[in-house]
This record gives sequence, C-alpha cells and structure tokens, in this order.
Amino acid sequence: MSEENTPSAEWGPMRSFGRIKSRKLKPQQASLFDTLLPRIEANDAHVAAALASGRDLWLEIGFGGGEHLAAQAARNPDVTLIGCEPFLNGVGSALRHIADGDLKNVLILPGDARPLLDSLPEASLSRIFILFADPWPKARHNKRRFIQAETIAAFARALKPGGTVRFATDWADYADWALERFLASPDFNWPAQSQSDWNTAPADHVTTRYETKGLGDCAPVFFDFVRK
Ligand SMILES: C[S@@+](CC[C@H](N)C(=O)[O-])C[C@H]1O[C@@H](n2cnc3c(N)ncnc32)[C@H](O)[C@@H]1O
Repeated sequence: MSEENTPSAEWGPMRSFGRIKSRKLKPQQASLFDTLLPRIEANDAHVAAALASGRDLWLEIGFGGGEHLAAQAARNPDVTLIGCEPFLNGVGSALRHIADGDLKNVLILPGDARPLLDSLPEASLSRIFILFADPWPKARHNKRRFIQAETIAAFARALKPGGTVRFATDWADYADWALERFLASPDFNWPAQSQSDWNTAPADHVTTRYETKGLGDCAPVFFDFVRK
C-alpha cells in the first residue's frame, strides 16, 4: 500500500479536530478524558482497526449525553459504534456510561460528524442514527439543520447498500424537511413499514435524554430510510 493510500493518509482531516481541554471539566470527567478517551477516540488508527475487524460499523451523530449510544453498544456487542458529539459535557457523560458499562465496542469523536462522514471509506457503515437533532425552527436558521441534500449524499456514500439512517425529531417542520429531502434523494427508499409506523418508536429504539424533555411541537417521529 502506498503512503497516499494508507488509512491514516486518507483520514487526515480527522486529525484537524482540536482537542477538548480536560481542564474545563469536572475532576471525575477530566480523568475519563485523560485515561479513557485516548483509548477509544475515533482517530485514524482506531477507525482503521474497527474497519479491519470486519464488524458492522454504526454511527450516531450528536449523541448528547450518550445514553442511546451506550445502550445500543451494550445490546449489540458484535457491532462497533462510533459516536460524534461536539458538546464537551455530553462527551464526558458518554465516557461515564462507557466506563460504567465496561463497553469495548464504542469509539468517540469529540467533534463535528461531517468531516468524519466524508473521510470514512465508501460503503463502510451499516447504520446511522440522528436522533432529535438541533431543530433550528426559525426559517432563517433552517440552513443550519444537519439534514441537507449534501449530508444525505454523504450518508449515501458512507452507507453500505441496505444500510439505514434513523432520523427522529419532535419538531413537525423538521420532520417534513427531512422527509422531503430523503424522498428527493435517488439513493434512499422509505420502506412501507417505516411509512406506517413513523409515529411509533421502533422496537430497538432507546429513549434519549432530549426526547424525554418534550421540547418540540409534536410527538416524536421516527423515520428509517434504507440505502438503495
Ligand atoms: C438536540 S441535541 C440531541 C442530543 C441527543 N441525540 C438526544 O436525543 O438526547 C442535538 C445534539 O447534536 C449535536 N450536534 C450538533 N451539530 C453536530 C454535528 N455537526 N456533528 C455532531 N453532533 C452535532 C449537538 O451538540 C447536540 O448535542
């Protein structure tokens, strides 16, 4: 393998994430940042090892406090989950869940999911979760929503055929927005089962912290889109 083709060269953009400063954290959290995070950080080497293992790779974007991420990892020991979250205290909370559950199948990227999505090899993910993403309800802020035609194209590139994206929200306009964009994509199907059950939490869903707050303007909506 030539130098340019090694995974570390391919995933160079991931190195540009600034390190979260552990001194801004509570002492218990800071020690997890110093001890646990280096072992499980979704850096080039750890992601390369996860891919080489041949295990299914799932990605959770914006895991908040990490409750869903940790619960899915505990339920699915044969899968490796990557969680991305730029919110410092959320990462600290997820590290606590990972330590408490002695979970060995989680990688954490303390930052923006988009460069990671773009740098993962094509067709490397089996599932993507984006649960109760920031709704940006004001029209002038809609462009900040994570779901855009470009991110849907990035999901399509990174997912295996048959892989899924689960999108959940409790904001009606964001539900419409996401549905419109996924249906416009040539790369995704919305299967009949998800179409009939969109207002019921899927059997394998784990309630998230944000979901319990009920801050949106509608009951939770769940869409499972399938990569063609
Ligand atoms: C409304 S919260 C929901 C958190 C969690 N999914 C839940 O349901 O409790 C949205 C989260 O997405 C994170 N987020 C926003 N933009 C992101 C991005 N580009 N990449 C990864 N996470 C992001 C935020 O920091 C925030 O924690």
